Amino acid sequence: MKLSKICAQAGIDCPQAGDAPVTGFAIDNRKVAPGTVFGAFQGTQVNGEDFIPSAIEAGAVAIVARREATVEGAIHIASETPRKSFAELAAQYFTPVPEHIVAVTGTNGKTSCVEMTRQIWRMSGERAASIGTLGVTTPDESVSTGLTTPDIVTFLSNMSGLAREGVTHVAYEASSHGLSQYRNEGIPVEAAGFTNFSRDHLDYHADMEDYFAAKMRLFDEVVSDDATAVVWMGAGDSGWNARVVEHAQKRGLKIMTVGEQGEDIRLIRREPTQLGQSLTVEHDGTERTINLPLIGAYQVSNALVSAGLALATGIDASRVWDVVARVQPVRGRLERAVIAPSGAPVYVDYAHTAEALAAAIEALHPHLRGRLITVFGAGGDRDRGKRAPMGEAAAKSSDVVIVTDDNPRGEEPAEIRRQVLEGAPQAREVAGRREAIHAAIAEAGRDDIVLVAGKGHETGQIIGSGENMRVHPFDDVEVARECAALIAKDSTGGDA
Ligand SMILES: CC(=O)N[C@H]1[C@@H](OP(=O)(O)OP(=O)(O)OC[C@H]2O[C@@H](n3ccc(=O)[nH]c3=O)[C@H](O)[C@@H]2O)O[C@H](CO)[C@@H](O)[C@@H]1O[C@H](C)C(=O)N[C@@H](C)C(=O)N[C@H](CCC(=O)O)C(=O)O
Ligand SMILES: Nc1ncnc2c1ncn2[C@@H]1O[C@H](COP(=O)(O)OP(=O)(O)OP(=O)(O)O)[C@@H](O)[C@H]1O
Ligand SMILES: N[C@H](CCC[C@H](N)C(=O)O)C(=O)O
Ligand SMILES: [Mg+2]
Repeated sequence: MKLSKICAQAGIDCPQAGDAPVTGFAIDNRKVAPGTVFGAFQGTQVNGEDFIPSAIEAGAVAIVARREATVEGAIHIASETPRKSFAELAAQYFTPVPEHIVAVTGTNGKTSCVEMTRQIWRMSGERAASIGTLGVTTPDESVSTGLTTPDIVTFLSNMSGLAREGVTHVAYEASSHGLSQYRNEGIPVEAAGFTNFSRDHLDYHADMEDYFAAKMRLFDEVVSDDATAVVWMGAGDSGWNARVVEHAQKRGLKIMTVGEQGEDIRLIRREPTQLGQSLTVEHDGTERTINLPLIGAYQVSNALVSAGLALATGIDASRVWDVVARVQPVRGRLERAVIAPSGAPVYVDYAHTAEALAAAIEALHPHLRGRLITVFGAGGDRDRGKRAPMGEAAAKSSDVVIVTDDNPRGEEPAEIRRQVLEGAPQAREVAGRREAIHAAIAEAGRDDIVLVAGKGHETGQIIGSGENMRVHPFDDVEVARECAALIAKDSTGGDA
């Protein structure tokens, strides 16, 4: 494809573009080959502009960078917003993309929604995929990308790769980092879901308004002009959700509100049952009872937002409501890992914010006869201000709290625990996640429930940063099973 054509299609003025053939796009100079367009961005760690000479040496045909950057020996596509321009150009190259693409944003629930939307499409007979924290999941396989929203080149090449494999429906997670770094742009997005908004990532965003503004880019700029905004409107929502509707209105999008306060999909009643929850939902003038095979109010929110997204892509309503009753649990979200030797169930959940911890705990309460024992920690090199509120949330509704480690990364684990304990002064502190999980399961009686929160599906404990970063194999579900087996063995004097 010629550079002049790519620029013209993207609406980017580049008089020098000419007939130069483009063979690919890269944002990392180490991935540049002859004919590549290189995006040189100022990052949080290094300035990508420093790599322009080596990209040109490797054969870069053009460099997308600020006007002030020095580009000698390749075409300089100058832009005030290089990440945005680069995305718009790359999107012309990686085509075609699947016909139906939806995005989900919000502080908690993105992964759950993209997974459930994919399941609803699949059970409705569509070839569907999802992209997010759990990786790229297609009808045939699941591949990890390492980030919730992959970098723009990986994102667009995945999209066109999926289209080549015959995938027609894709749901992707739009993280606030991804949105503010233009990692998901340039493709038609038919619908966007919004789950909820609460404190996270204030190490990266200046304040809550800045964090919210990053998420609002999805509705203000990323989705197509005729897209549908599917917005959760719960009973006790803060004002953020209503503000999302305002953004969608201002952009002229179709609006579908979902929840107890929703107008399009109204949740009238929710009752825990032995295997999940019985829901009464009104949609399009019809009231339906749905037996959702998942526990917890938060999973209802995610299932209904996902149903809304599937409806927005034209799936027949009776089909959608039929298959919602068959959604499978999402890995690491209120996943029952094992039953302890005492009979106490051990749940693993990915709660890593105060609101998520409260939601996970609330989900377990209706099933509780004895005590709730909550084990968790906070990740290193991430928003420190969320640590004490996480402690508070856990302490508020648990009977026993054990504070331990969760991906310390470049920080001192004891100092992270200390900051969490500020919000939960009565909590017990157990260094080492395995030891903490063991202590919780050993302590649990027959009527108790153990909640292990924070790592969900993760399979490693990240220790150290930069050159010293190591990932030690660690899977909460497996460790809970191992600890339960060990405790059973000890209690039978080694005969079990
Ligand atoms: C803070 C953050 O979001 N950083 C991401 C971002 O890095 P950055 O733009 O700051 O990049 P940088 O390392 O300073 O480098 C600047 C530029 O120079 C380039 N470079 C760099 C080195 C080199 O040798 N050559 C070269 O060309 C880089 O490709 C980059 O374009 O872009 C990189 C490339 O896409 C990402 O790998 C990197 O993710 C880091 C590893 C990370 O930990 N990100 C987390 C915080 C994250 O993004 N999380 C979100 C949210 C999850 C959630 O919602 O909870 C996610 O979407 O996963
Ligand atoms: N709708 C919701 N309301 C409140 N809490 C939720 C909701 N959905 C999920 N959670 C909590 O957040 C945790 C993470 O859920 P999920 O992985 O779906 O969110 P996410 O937005 O993808 O997170 P991340 O930002 O890490 O990618 C869950 O394990 C649960 O504790
Ligand atoms: N996407 C989130 C995941 C957090 C998971 C938790 N285990 C932690 O390491 O803090 C982040 O990168 O902030
Ligand atoms: Mg996620």
